[in-house]
Amino acid sequence: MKPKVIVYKKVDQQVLDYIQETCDVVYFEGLDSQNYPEFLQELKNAQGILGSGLIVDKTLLDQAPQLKIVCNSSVGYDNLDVSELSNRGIMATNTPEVLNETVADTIMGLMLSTARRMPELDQMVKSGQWTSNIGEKSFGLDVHHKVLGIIGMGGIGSAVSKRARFGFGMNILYHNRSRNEDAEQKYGAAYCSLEDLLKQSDFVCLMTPLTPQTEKMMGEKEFKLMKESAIFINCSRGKTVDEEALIDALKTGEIHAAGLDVFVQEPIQEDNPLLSMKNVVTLPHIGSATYETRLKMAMLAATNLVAGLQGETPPTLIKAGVKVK
Ligand SMILES: NC(=O)C1=CN([C@@H]2O[C@H](COP(=O)(O)OP(=O)(O)OC[C@H]3O[C@@H](n4cnc5c(N)ncnc54)[C@H](O)[C@@H]3O)[C@@H](O)[C@H]2O)C=CC1
Ligand SMILES: O=C(O)C(=O)CO
Repeated sequence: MKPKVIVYKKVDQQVLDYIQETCDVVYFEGLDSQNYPEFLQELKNAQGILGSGLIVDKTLLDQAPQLKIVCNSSVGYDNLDVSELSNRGIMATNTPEVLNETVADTIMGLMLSTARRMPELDQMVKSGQWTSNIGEKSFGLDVHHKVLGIIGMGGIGSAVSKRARFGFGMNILYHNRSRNEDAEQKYGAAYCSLEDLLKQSDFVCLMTPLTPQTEKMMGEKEFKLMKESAIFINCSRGKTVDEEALIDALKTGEIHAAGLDVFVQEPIQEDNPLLSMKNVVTLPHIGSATYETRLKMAMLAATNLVAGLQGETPPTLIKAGVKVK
């Protein structure tokens, strides 16, 4: 008998076909309050689940006695209680590397659109406010040849460095848990303390995973250290930032602008002050959201699922505890 698995996220038909060769698939195109009871019912005898964002903790696992593998279709796995999974002998996998270049494109887009005020100027043109003497009203800040500080120089940070260094002639500073010699050699990235990075950078890009150590790692003190002309970019997780402190820093002019793909609450609440700030560019958590990359991520997640259930080591198995780089 084929093992039963649940796919709880919309995936391409070819991904479903591949899983169905060896598994019985229960398919939810997404989970919401309506179908969640049905999902829990199916979970009782499921051996694998594939999707992204679902909180997989003790409470959920208590309702999944047959579970052998949990496959995230995302590189971030802060939704998984990895030690609880490991205590129960359940494998967990994520999708590193395949999205690096796409997320790096998004980050460059956020840097450019924030520094050059593209969404705001787009609105100005479309609402008929393009006058012949528009002048300084349309000015922004240069991106090229500025200093870019990357906090979290992993796969995505390195792909951003490549673009920034060779495409834009930027100088790269970085702060990481440990030295990344590859990024130093290839992109001339210079390792420094968080404090020095914040003081010296024109763009600060946060790209760490969300862990107990990185939660609110950008707070009041950190924003105060940044230049008044600096732009803050966050494409990691909303909770790596103290959002109240970010709002204050933007309001008081402690920092110049922010480009954000992620928020403490997603979807963002309508009354969040960030939504009414002209110097903030917001995106709906679409860092990796291209057809090509989302397909690669789902296919890698499916490969992990099938391998794990066939007794092989999944290609991108998360080691118990936090991955050390
Ligand atoms: N907005 C979006 O759509 C996306 C968001 N992400 C987020 O970006 C994160 C990073 O992704 P990757 O670059 O692929 O991961 P990665 O694991 O390759 O790189 C993360 C880097 O952060 C460093 N780091 C961890 N804790 C740190 C700390 N306390 N201080 C300084 N550095 C620390 C690690 O040493 C590592 O070099 C993911 O975990 C995910 O949360 C990833 C993809 C898309
Ligand atoms: O991969 C991740 O961690 C995301 O946030 C979505 O690509």
